[in-house]
Amino acid sequence: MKSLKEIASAQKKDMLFLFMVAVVIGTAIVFQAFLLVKAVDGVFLNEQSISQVLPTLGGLFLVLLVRTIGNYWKGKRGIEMATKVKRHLRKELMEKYAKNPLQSSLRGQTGGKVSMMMDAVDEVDNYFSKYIPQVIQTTFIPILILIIVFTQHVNSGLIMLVTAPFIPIFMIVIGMKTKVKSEEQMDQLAAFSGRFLDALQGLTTLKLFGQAKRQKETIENSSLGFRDATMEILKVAFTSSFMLEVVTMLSIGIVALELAIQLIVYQSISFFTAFFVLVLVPEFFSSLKELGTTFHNGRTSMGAAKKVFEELAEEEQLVKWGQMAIDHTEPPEMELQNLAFRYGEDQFSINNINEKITPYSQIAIVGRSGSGKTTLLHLLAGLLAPEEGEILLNGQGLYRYREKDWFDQLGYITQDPFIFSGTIAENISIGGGEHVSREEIEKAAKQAGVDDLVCSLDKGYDTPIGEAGRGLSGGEKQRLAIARAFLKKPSVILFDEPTTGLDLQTEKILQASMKQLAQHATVITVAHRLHTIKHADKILFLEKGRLIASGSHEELMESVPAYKSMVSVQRGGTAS
Ligand SMILES: Nc1ncnc2c1ncn2[C@@H]1O[C@H](COP(=O)(O)OP(=O)(O)OP(=O)(O)O)[C@@H](O)[C@H]1O
Repeated sequence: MKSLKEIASAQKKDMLFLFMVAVVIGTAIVFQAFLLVKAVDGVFLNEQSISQVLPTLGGLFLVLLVRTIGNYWKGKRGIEMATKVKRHLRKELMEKYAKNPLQSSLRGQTGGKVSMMMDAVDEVDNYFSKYIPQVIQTTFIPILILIIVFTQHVNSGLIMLVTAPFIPIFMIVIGMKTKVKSEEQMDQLAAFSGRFLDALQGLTTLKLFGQAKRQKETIENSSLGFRDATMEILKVAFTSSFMLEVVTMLSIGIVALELAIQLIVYQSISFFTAFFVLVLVPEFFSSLKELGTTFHNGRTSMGAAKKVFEELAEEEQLVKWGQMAIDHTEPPEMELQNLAFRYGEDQFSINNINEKITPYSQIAIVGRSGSGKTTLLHLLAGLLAPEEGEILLNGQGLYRYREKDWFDQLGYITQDPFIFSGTIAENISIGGGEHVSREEIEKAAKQAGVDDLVCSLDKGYDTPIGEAGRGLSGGEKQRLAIARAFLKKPSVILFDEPTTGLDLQTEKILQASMKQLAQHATVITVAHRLHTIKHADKILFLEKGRLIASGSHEELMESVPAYKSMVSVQRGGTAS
């Protein structure tokens, strides 16, 4: 899908319906003028009584009713088309963001994306609800009126023919400007939304650093930028309306003058013809003028739609999953083959990693800060797609499996696990299937060493936590995440060990829980603690995105000086 025009042309049924409505409205306009003139002519020139013109007035009422119903259907079908397209665009954006949440979150600001989904898509509305129905109507009604006028009075037809093109010319000149300005407005809105949400999320940090006032100014400037862009569009809209009114009034005036001269001075036409033409002419110009106004709306929609299409067309390294089932619950044999990934041109990259991970082994990924440990963990989890190489599970590429099957096998305990707004029990239960009993939740909590904490709370497992409830420390959140893992019983566990200092007791609880989990799974840990590193079956030592060594602690201490010096720093300076 490349443009709104293409989407509109694809809706053939709706377009045909709108054209039929235009034919009905156009015919009604002509009959309305005819019957009105007939009634006036009858009463004022032919001295007919009211009862004589009553059938004409009845016909006039019917025609007005038909015209009103026609307009109602035109508006209704336009709104329906707009709703359909907006729903479709939002679905596509949502799918794009949701399909690869990690890739999507790496690019652009959250606020900008929300504004894209809500405001930019809303801007598309006018194109379908107003512009398209009006374009269809204008392709029929003015031509019909012009033909009728030519049959009645050629001079008036010629004046209309000469003056009418001014309106499309204005529309094109103004429309070209509007589309560019509307794109600018959308950019400004996205920037403003992004900054605003960013500032809200980081309000505490900004306050602590005394930056709240400066940030306020940034937001203010950003909102002023959006205001100015909006005012520019309104300026164009008002100028365009003004010019359209001037051209329309002048044109109607010229036709009226010409009719008056023919009627009074030359007496070359009848009152009926002059009045009939005079009633039809404003309808002709009003249809063109309406198109001019909605043309402006249409161009604004096109500007917004261009932004939406650009976002949809943005290429991302997609994680594409296959259809193969994982039918075993045992930890798989894993192998990294020439694994490579980069965040973008000239950005951090993981290069050519080759390694075998045997089932039930304890793997520690170590390296300096920024060496790519978390990135490697994301690759192993299947959250980032490798640029080259692959991860094999039992000899088959990871991405040949079904996404759900792999995630069912996987437990990922991040440093800052997400706690949903709900009770402690609800938060733990997301690790289990659809029906998790309270006993299972409590057992998992005990295994994760979080039971004591829960029991010390007044409402126990029913204590609300997350955004609307009680706060939790980093260590407590990780233990909740471990409780989720005990419920899930994954065969591969990825664990991002906390870098912050934990008290001795919490550290012991964490170690004991992980040991228990490791009995049934392969555990791959981004390790910061010497205890974890020393007890690992294999250590992967990363430096600047490269795997420079792998082996046991003793082997690396002997053969890799960089590893030895890192361990010595962790021990507090004694390299031994
Ligand atoms: N979205 C991103 N775009 C570009 N570069 C990124 C992105 N995310 C991370 N990086 C860069 O990739 C490098 C590796 O990051 P990663 O988080 O994998 O390191 P790490 O070894 O886990 O570090 P730490 O121990 O400090 O958590 C860093 O230099 C980081 O700045």
